[in-house]
Amino acid sequence: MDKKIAVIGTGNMGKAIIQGLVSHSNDSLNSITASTRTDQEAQNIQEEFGINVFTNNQLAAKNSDIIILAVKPYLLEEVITEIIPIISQHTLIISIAAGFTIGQAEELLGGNQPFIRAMPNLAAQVGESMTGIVENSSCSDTDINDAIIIFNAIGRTEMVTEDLLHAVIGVSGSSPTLVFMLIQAMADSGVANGLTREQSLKLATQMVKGCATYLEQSDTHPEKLKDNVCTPGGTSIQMVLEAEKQNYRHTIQSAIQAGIDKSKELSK
Ligand SMILES: NC(=O)C1=CN([C@@H]2O[C@H](COP(=O)(O)OP(=O)(O)OC[C@H]3O[C@@H](n4cnc5c(N)ncnc54)[C@H](OP(=O)(O)O)[C@@H]3O)[C@@H](O)[C@H]2O)C=CC1
Ligand SMILES: O=C(O)[C@@H]1CCC=N1
Repeated sequence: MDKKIAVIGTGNMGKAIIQGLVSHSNDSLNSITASTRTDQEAQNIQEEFGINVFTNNQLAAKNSDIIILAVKPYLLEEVITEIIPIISQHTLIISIAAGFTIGQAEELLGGNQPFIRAMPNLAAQVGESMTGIVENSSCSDTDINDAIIIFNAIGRTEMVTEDLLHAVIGVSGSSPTLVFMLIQAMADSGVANGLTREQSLKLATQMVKGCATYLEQSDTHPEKLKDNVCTPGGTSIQMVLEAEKQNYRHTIQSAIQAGIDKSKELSK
């Protein structure tokens, strides 16, 4: 992609996006810039990725074709207001913040500015994000395509409508929390039964990774795969019965619904 891209904010997500862009870029790294809050972090990112990093958002974003906002949601209004003087009417602005709507962005930027909301997840750190993408009506096909290329560089993408972005946050944006908690809980059980913490985490992590890969590659319904694990009269079906008794699926669904409800509340 022959575009100048600026990433504002170099924390968990900004850094992962830079990593993806740098590793997928055939162009000069001069086309990627970033900004962050402290001189020390700017120096760290500059050294790690070989790109220009500023502590001034206007300097980083100046002359950019695409600006990716990767700051915490409460800073978005401030950062957008800061960059408005240096963007053109064609600059594509992308936000990855939860709860910051296209309507809120258009109030600040005006309705004619191309604006995209994207919802990636923390697996972007290893190029395995799942990112939901929604565009405003001022985006061209090229803008949408550019966003898809950017987020494909950190994993996979799915175009959705804005009303469905709440569900995306619940199912793939915030849910890494539940998976990490699941792995931690499983590892605790292993430790309680004599495995070392290291062994137990290794077992649980590889199991989750293997199941995700198998599910994806087998093209089989997860319920069928669950049944395939269960030997009649064996250990697995006992775990299934106990999990059902403890409302295992409902617990997960309630947790995800709480995230979706919070996303809706934040978007009001
Ligand atoms: N974490 C996640 O799993 C996901 C997060 N998101 C969204 O991504 C966004 C960023 O989250 P995350 O990466 O976790 O947050 P982080 O706190 O890790 O990163 C934010 C970065 O912005 C920097 N920063 C702070 N103030 C400014 C400023 N005024 N100008 C430029 N940079 C600044 C911070 O520096 P410093 O640390 O020095 O303050 C930090 O490097 C949020 O809006 C969140 O909703 C979306 C999907 C998943
Ligand atoms: O917790 C949050 O609000 C952000 C959005 C998705 C993941 N983290």
